[in-house]
Amino acid sequence: MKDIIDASLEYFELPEEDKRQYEAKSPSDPIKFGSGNVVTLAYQKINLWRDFVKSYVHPEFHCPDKPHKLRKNLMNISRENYSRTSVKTLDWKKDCIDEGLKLDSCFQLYAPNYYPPCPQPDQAIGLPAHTDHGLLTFLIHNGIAGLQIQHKGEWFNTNSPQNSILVNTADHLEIFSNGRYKSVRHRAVVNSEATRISVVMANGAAPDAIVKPAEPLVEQDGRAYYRPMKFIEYVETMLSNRLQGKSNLDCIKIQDA
Ligand SMILES: O=C(O)CCC(=O)C(=O)O
Ligand SMILES: [Fe+2]
Repeated sequence: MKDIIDASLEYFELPEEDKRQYEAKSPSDPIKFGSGNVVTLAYQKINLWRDFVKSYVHPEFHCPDKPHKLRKNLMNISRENYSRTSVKTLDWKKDCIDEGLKLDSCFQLYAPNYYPPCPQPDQAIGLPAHTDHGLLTFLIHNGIAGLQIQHKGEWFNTNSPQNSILVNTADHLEIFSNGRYKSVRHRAVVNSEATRISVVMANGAAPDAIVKPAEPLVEQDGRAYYRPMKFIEYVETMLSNRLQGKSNLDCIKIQDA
């Protein structure tokens, strides 16, 4: 874990031009770098205090060229088929999972975040409230707090230890489970003292899988609560900011009649 945090930190400390070569031109670019900006959410201007890079690592492997050690570290992680292991523990029929989500070619995204000290932390945010795409998100960090999770409308600080993996349920698990597992709403706050690094690994279905509520659960519930959508289209809609802060999950949720 320490190796991947160190390699991610080295990436963010590269000269600007090395990072900016990955500035996204299109939502389907497999590597995308971005830097903090001002966004307008619900008519409110918010300063984002974060650099990030997102790199698709499975089923196709992509990785920034520098730092050199990043490639080896990332290959080690992406070889593990985390989605398969994690979703199988959820006690659903194997066939239903394999057919529906095609986990042998599951999508994995390496997405580290870099939050330098912020002179006015109460005037900025690292990452505004959102839910993640994918089934389960794994998150590790460098020991500096910042991740908050929303529960019943209130925000709570997380205090996952430095050498642990924090697992969040994400949108496609909510969809596939027909609403049994709710996607966790979370955000990252910043501080004025220390640089925070978080490394996120998003684990999803195969890019071309059409994710929808699992058939046995729809039968049990009498109806599907979510519309079907191709996995990669969902991801790219989110990454393109086309939704302007609105949740993609809300868009495909079928409202009660
Ligand atoms: O930095 C964090 O703790 C949260 C990062 C996050 O939620 C994300 O990258 O989706
Ligand atoms: Fe997130």
